Amino acid sequence: MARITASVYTSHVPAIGAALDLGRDQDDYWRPLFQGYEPSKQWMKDNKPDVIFLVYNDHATAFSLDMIPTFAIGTADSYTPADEGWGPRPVPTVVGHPELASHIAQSVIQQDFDLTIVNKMDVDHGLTVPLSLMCGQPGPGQGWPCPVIPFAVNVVQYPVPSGQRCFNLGRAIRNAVESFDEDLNVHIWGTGGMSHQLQGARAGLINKEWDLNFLDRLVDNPHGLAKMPHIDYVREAGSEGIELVMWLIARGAMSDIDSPAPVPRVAHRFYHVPASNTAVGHLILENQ
Ligand SMILES: O=C(O)c1ccc(O)c(O)c1
Repeated sequence: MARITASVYTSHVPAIGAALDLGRDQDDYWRPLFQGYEPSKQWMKDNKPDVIFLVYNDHATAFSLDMIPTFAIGTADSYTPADEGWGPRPVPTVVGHPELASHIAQSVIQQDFDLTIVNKMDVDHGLTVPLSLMCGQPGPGQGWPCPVIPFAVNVVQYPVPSGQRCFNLGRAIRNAVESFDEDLNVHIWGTGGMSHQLQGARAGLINKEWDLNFLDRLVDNPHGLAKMPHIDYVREAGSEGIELVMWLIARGAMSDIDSPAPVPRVAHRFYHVPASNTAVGHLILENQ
């Protein structure tokens, strides 16, 4: 049986990818941020998954206002890093896991969540920056450490899904993974956030107190956190703070949610302001 053993939560700012790709990660501005991910890169080596189920949002790259699915699962063999205006990031093609992805699609749709099936798409910084932060930059000829199943959530065009729906979807994903008939160690990642607003009168908004409280509640009281209405995210964490509902998908997939299992172990926690216009938050939770 496949099993979700851990979840990872991290922001996905595009400038982080640019800093790595341009060799600027040891600049005074960036060093403290990348230092916060050193334990994470070691943790990835010590806890190498067979597959990463990576929840992220597309930024008008694969989708656009012409057509934007609420939840979309990648069932392809591979995904090319997207050109977001400055050429594609010089990072490896992302290898998929079509068998597990198709199984999850079947199971989750039968659990009454409507997913869009994506057999071809490019992946933008929402997916590749978390991989870079957690895995470092693969050398020439190297790939990412394992296959990745991209799972795109619409947090760009209103209406967006509620935190509760994302949390419940995480449960359905866990059921799906656990009914896959192969012994696979799966990690689920929730990405995006934390507080940031990129446009309008409140551009540049950061809310450290709210972010730290979100991290606490994500670990200790995810059921309560899932009830928070979307307007609270936008009001408190800025228009792009709504990306944090994606973290609830990963948290909903952890084993303590429906059982008396202990609260997951916090393997690493980190918070840093600023990275470009964004507050960077990061957690690694292990099922016990
Ligand atoms: O802080 C920023 O610059 C920034 C830009 C684009 C994004 O998608 C984002 O999440 C952050």
